[in-house]
Amino acid sequence: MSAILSIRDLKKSYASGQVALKGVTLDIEEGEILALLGPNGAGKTTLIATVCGIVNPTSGSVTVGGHDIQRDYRAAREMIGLVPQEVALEPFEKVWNTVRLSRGLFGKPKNDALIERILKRLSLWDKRTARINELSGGMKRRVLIAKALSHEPRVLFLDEPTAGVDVELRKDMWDIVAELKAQGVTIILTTHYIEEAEAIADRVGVIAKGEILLVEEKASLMDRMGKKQIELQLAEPLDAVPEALAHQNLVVGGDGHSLVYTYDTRGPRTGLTQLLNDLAAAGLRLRDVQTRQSSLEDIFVDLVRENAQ
Ligand SMILES: Nc1ncnc2c1ncn2[C@@H]1O[C@H](COP(=O)(O)OP(=O)(O)OP(=O)(O)O)[C@@H](O)[C@H]1O
Repeated sequence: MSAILSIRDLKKSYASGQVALKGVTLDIEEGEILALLGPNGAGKTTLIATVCGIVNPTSGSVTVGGHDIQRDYRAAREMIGLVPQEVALEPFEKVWNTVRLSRGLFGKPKNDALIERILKRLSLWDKRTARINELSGGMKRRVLIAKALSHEPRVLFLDEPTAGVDVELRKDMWDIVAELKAQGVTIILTTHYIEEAEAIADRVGVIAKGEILLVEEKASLMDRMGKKQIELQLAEPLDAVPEALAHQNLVVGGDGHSLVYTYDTRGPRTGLTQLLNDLAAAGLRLRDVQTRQSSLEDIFVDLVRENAQ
């Protein structure tokens, strides 16, 4: 695979003096889904807006399919679709016209059959003659998606696409993302729903304070940073870890009703057999045992916390 989007040392300071991007370098492979995670104000929207030519970079470069977004703006922009975070639509325009015009703006030839397919796919066909201001918030978001798809982009940006949308649209959204990926479209999404990134992304990028902290295959990230915990629920509560178990990596949990053991499944040994032997020798009786694998969310929270220190 080759990079369809190359971002090199991209910096952005707003006129207010706010530094939103501090030199972002990132290559995005053709056909992948990259989830960009970051706390509020990390620079996600600025990064997307800069790549889409809405915000001018202070320095650095971006190419899309080999086209520089500043020198070769039209060719670069034609390859990109953007579903923005905020609804910005002509209130009195009809749905059909809005989506159809959007394709024309990118210099693409008329293709009403395609627009019809997109509107049907997004359950907007029955609303095609409705004016935008007659639509619900969820329907408006569907129109934003239809617009972004109208010129058949090769790279699609979704900025918080499921924030505040209902369950049905969220499901539709992820189904459409899967269909686009199958067609070879590259997708970059920002989301606060980390479970969704976990479910759908090939790679995960974490951005904080205008800097990329990491970009890694989701599976290897979870493998590398993921930990496993075993929670041992006790028949009788404890105030502290008993002396006989002090050498074990245990902490008291659940108001003294459990002991929590953290281990690495990839290490040469987990220490579980020894732990169970030591527990029995210490005379502790167990009521139940549960294991827990750390999620992408745990990893993300740890990373951002470390960076804040
Ligand atoms: N037009 C602007 N003028 C001045 N500062 C801005 C502007 N847009 C964003 N910023 C600032 O730049 C920083 C990055 O903001 P940005 O919106 O890119 O972050 P984000 O990661 O998308 O955040 P969120 O998750 O809250 O949407 C923030 O400190 C923000 O206040």
